[in-house]
Amino acid sequence: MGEVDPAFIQEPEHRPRISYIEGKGVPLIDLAPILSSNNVSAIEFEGLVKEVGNACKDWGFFQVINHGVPLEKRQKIDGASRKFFAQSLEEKRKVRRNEKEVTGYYDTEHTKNVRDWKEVFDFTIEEPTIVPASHEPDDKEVTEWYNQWPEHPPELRETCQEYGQEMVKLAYKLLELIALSLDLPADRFHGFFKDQTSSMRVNHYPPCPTPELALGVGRHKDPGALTILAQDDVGGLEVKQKSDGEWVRVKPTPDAYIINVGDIIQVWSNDRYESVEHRVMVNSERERFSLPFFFNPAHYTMVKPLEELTDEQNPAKYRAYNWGKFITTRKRSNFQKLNVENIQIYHFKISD
Ligand SMILES: O=C(O)CCC(=O)C(=O)O
Ligand SMILES: [Fe+2]
Repeated sequence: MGEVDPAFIQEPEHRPRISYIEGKGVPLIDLAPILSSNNVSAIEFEGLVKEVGNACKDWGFFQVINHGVPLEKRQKIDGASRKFFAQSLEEKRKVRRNEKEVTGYYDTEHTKNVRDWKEVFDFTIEEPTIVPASHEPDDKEVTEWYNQWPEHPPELRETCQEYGQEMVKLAYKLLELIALSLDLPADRFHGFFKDQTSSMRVNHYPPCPTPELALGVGRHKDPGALTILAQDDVGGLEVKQKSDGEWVRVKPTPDAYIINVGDIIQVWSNDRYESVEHRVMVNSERERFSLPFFFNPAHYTMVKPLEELTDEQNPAKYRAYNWGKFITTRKRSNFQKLNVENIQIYHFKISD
């Protein structure tokens, strides 16, 4: 094995520490009170809403158990994606993502201009997904994104689609709890997701000969509303702890999901809940798989602080921005190793 391609090497200040802190802190929340078959007391339910609110405020991240997603569906997508990634590069590249086809297989993603030590398979929940045809602000034309499904393994398509529907169901439940925790009606956010642009990714992080120099995914915040992540038992996800800025590892918990607030909830809540930076460490021995679901609104959504959460004492901290233009701008920069940062919500911040 020769030297690692310099494209993967992080600047010294962003390299991971091989001895890591395992965060006990990321809250673990039991969603049993909202499983439909349960007869839940008002006090129990309010306790859950408070727990979710505190986790969003203090961490931006939490894990959930008793979430209602059948384990069998998770095992199926896990099995099918392992088979997909085990194929030759040539086979995988038959469904390769490019400037036109934004879904499918991809192994050269850069986060903050450094290459990630991973390969991914992306698909959208809605087929087709409607988005702006270009990032140009005045161009009103829209286009359709279709998924690229591989021939092998043939079951990948159905297992992905079924699993995606489970994620959507869980995402609505979580969004209701988040709305209630902000003293809003439970369905306050639902309308934004009518023509959702949600997507899923299967991440495969192969063993890396130099885990001290590279990252599986460089530090970033998720741009959408909410992320629901399944990770396997290898571990590697690190969250930047709000209290002191330390990177802490999210301990793998069997059959749990990791939830994090994305940039859109940060803006909707006018910074009451913040989207938190995270990254993924790799290791030299074991490959790792993870499955993030990104819950994203319709492309025509103008994202701005909710009126109910702003007033004279607490004025809106962001100007409205168009979600579709935001993501098409992001997709575009993914294909160029630019030496500038890509579009971020703070670009819409109102200075006071
Ligand atoms: O693999 C992980 O644990 C997290 C991946 C992630 O943050 C992402 O794909 O946005
Ligand atoms: Fe992420």
